[in-house]
Amino acid sequence: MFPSTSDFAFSPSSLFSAYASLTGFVMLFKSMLHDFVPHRLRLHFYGLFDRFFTPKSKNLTVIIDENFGLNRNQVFDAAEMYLRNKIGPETERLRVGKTPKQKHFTISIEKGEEILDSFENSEVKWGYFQSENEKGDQVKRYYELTFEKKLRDKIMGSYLSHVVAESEEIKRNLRVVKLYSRDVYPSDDDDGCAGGNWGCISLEHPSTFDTLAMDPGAKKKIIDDLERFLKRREFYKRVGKAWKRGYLLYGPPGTGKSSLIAAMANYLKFDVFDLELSSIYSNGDLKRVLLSTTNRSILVIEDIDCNAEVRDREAENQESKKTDTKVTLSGILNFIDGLWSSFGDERIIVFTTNHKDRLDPALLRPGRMDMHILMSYCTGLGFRTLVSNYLGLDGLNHPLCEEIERLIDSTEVTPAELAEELMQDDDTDVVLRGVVSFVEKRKLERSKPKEEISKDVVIKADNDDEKQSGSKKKKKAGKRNGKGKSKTY
Ligand SMILES: Nc1ncnc2c1ncn2[C@@H]1O[C@H](COP(=O)(O)OP(=O)(O)OP(=O)(O)O)[C@@H](O)[C@H]1O
Ligand SMILES: [Mg+2]
Repeated sequence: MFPSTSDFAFSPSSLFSAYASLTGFVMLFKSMLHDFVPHRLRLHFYGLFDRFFTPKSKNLTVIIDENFGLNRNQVFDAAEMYLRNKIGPETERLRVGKTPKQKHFTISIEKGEEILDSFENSEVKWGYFQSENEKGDQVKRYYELTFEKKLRDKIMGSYLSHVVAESEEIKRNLRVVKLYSRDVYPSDDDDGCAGGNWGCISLEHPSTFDTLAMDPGAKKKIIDDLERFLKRREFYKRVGKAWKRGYLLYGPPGTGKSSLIAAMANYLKFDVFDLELSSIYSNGDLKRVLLSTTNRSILVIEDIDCNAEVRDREAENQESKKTDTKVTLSGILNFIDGLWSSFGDERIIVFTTNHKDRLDPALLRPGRMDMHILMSYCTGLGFRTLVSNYLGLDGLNHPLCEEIERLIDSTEVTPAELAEELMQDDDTDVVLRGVVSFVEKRKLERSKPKEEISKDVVIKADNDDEKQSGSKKKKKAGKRNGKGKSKTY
């Protein structure tokens, strides 16, 4: 006969005594285990115990420690950077910090906080933890990444790669671009400077492609070229070429050559190495200096025509017979063709000149500089960009702008000259009337009509006809424009 239900009625006292005896049994069992079973076997036993008595979870949790062996764990650093942009409204405690040299605040989640993220329709949960020793000192920092077990391949493969790639992109965008110069004395507290014999400062040039006054088509060509260059790691590897690109910027003073270099650096987040050839004493020195530049950088040699040895190889031959202590054109060319083509990644080299026609043809030969870019007098469209930069005005909305654009299109004025005019007064009408009289005066001075080619265009190195007429134009422009040299990063 089965016992009746009343036989199973538990009184509180019987429940309590049952609990007490079970606890007693567990304690006795544990202490027996401790006393009689060897350590290793004990751990195995605990593991089995956990396996049987812990409910099965459909989730998997991955621990991402701050350190990986003796090194830092790249996945931890990537997660820290990536999660900054994922902090949602549900987060209750954050950490914020900033060093004196940092431009932006660094925000991260406090321990115990969680962040939810989704990737290709799959949900994951991140948690940040710190373990502490008995004294309360922090001994380990780690993230826990939790997701459904069935997503294991996807999360451990493509999601983590996505986290690392995104974090690289965020890092690039936050990065302060550096200007390296041999004139800056290298110092120990240079934050993020590569060292070597270059000193560096932050490049805080505000020039961007948006603020650059030039023909929109030419601007787009340059941006597209840079984009293509960035994406072609595999291409360069496949064809066995060094991942580098050379640009020659030429045009009269004040037309934006240095501004374009700053815009390129800000766009790519590449550091700029500004090489003053006059500070180099020999080709050996040149090699040493150039070898200490870093990847993802733009090497700039401004006013290359101003260096007598560079522009005249005849003279160079004579000179080299006399002395071996000069940097020569062949030194530079050897570097571009030899050393330059065999080391480093993601490198850009830029030469600037006011007088392209004075350069040795060897420097202009196709294959040396990938793109020749003429920066010339301002166009009506370029003026629109300046008006928007300096007056915060859509050029089309002001009655005087149309007239100015027409005037500019038939006159030789540089963006630098117009920029100066646009800063003359706070009153927009006064400023624009000033621009009209400035441009009209210039037009009278230079009554000779200019050739079509003088507008901003991008000329490929292998287009000889265009190169020729551009050079002639520059020669004339150089003679007419007496503006002195100045570094304007
Ligand atoms: N195309 C442009 N777009 C916007 N601003 C310009 C442009 N060109 C010149 N400027 C203005 O004029 C200043 C001088 O220009 P920049 O130094 O870039 O000319 P440059 O061509 O390098 O001259 P140089 O041949 O003398 O080195 C810039 O700081 C900027 O304010
Ligand atoms: Mg310049």
